[in-house]
Amino acid sequence: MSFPQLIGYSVLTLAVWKLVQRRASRKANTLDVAGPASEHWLKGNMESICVDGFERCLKIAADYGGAIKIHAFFGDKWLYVSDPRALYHILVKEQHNFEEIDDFIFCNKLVFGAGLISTLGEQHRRQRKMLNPVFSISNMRELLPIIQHVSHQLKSILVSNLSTHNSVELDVLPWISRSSLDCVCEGVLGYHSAALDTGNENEYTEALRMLSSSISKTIVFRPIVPVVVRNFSLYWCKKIADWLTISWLPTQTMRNLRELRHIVEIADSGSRTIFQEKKAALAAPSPMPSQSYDTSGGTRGKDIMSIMLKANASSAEGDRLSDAELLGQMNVMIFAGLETTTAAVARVLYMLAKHPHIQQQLRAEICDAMTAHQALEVDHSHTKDSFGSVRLPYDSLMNLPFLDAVVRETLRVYPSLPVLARKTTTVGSVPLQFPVRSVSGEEINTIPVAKDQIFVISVLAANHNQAVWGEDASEWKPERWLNSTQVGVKDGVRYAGVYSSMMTFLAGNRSCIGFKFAEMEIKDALAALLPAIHFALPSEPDDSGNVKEIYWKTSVFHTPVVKAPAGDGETPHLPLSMRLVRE
Ligand code: HEM
Repeated sequence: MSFPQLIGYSVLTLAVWKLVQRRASRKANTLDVAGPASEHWLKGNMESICVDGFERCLKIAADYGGAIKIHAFFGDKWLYVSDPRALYHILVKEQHNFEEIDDFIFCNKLVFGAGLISTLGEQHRRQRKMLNPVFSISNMRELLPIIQHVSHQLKSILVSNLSTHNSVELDVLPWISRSSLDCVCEGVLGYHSAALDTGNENEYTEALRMLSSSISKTIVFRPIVPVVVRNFSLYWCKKIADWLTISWLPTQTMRNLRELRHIVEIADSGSRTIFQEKKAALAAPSPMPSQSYDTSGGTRGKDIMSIMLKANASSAEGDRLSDAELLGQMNVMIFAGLETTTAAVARVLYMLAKHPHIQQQLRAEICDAMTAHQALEVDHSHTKDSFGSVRLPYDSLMNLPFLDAVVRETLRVYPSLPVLARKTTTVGSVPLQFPVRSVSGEEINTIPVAKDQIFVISVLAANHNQAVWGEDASEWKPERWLNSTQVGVKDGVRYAGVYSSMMTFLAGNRSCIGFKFAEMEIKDALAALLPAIHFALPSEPDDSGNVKEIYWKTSVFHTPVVKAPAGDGETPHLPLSMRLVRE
């Protein structure tokens, strides 16, 4: 073993030791709440909850209520929460006493720099103050043409494979993922990623596409990262990662870490180039000929980064973000907006394929709106895109009642991020809307919590809570949003979510800043695809006589896979049977 590797592994050993010490001290904390028995001496209940745990997450909430003690790694006890008052307390009212956990913040800091998901306290508050207005509705209105261009390119790619009479089975997932990448790159960075133009890949776009899966593959290192980052500068952290992953140890885990390190370098260097070009473009009013990211069509400077740079330049000195912070936002936005939106668009298409009558009703609403919009416009060159399809203006698109209902219901029943984590920064207590049982079986309304207590915020259980959403909470019923203005409110009780009263985009100052962007992107994809394409679940047997059955695996995200024997049950795929819509 070389000297640098010896240092690398010594640091790793020290980090693991410190971690075990911290876990042991937390173990002493009592948490007097009922919950399921531990299922494994090391992993507790974590495997059944985190690995493909959709049903399990809902079952424990149904069995124990809105606050449950679960067994985590190394005997740690976590509080699994979905109670509305508890979530309001943690995420809104007392949010300063409940932070993101160290693993999350420190790993994000290493990967993305000082963006929103890597900062806490005053620094985070200052960043949100600057960024909140950037995601305003008026800015979304300006951004829509960029998104529409991408959606219609997606449509034309799918359409080019189809005919009116025969259905064709196609895996739509890679196309949805590429289209989401183009939406965030063009809409957020103003960078022409052209991910939908296969064969036109570049290193930067590929790195952005791989980032999320590469992070998931290195999850085993997450708990160690805070200990290392706290004790070493960024320079030394990088050096330690290099030493640990020198190729003499050819395990897959080390290869994964090396791959992530490489991807982060490429993403960082690409973002720096775009950032410098943007700053230069802002300083020089006329278009820069060397700019590679402008698809123009009047959309130059309307992307989120350009708006952010302008807002930053004109804000008071004390509020201004540093270049490092601005740069940090770029990778954060791509990461936060890519897999989440891909999962949502994929799920909504799957649900529509499964429910043909709802698909037809939605298609009719979109087509009627397009016809009505076209009838109003004298000059059709403004209403049609380059593929000859009608473009709905922002307000029409966002106010289609059934489209809105389908999108809301999908995001409620299948939130892209089913669980999140927080920890206490001080000793305190968490009040409950609906009482639960203590370990001894007593009814309790408040749970005392120690400092550093970890919480699992169950977005999934909150969105399926029958006490708030009704007995049919777990059913996908878009019409529930049409029949009442009080959806998600029962006896005055509701969740504090920023989007309707669901928790999909969370609540409070750390809620999703991009939710209007995501909503617009999902709706626009449907408005582009449905008038042209009919979607159905696969029905044709393959060469071995097996029909593909899609199953959604839940981990950090929901991912569609094809069940055995037609598929391997692991690789992400969403095969749908498609044909052109008959006039
Ligand atoms: C369906 C799509 C999306 C879902 C379900 C979603 C959900 C969420 C959730 C639950 C959080 C809170 C995470 C936490 O506190 O740990 C979050 C944060 C965030 N999201 Fe989204 N998101 C989506 C799309 C987007 C898009 C398109 C963007 C950017 C264009 C974006 C940018 C962000 C950012 C920057 C944060 C961090 C906010 C902060 O810490 O202040 N998201 N998102």
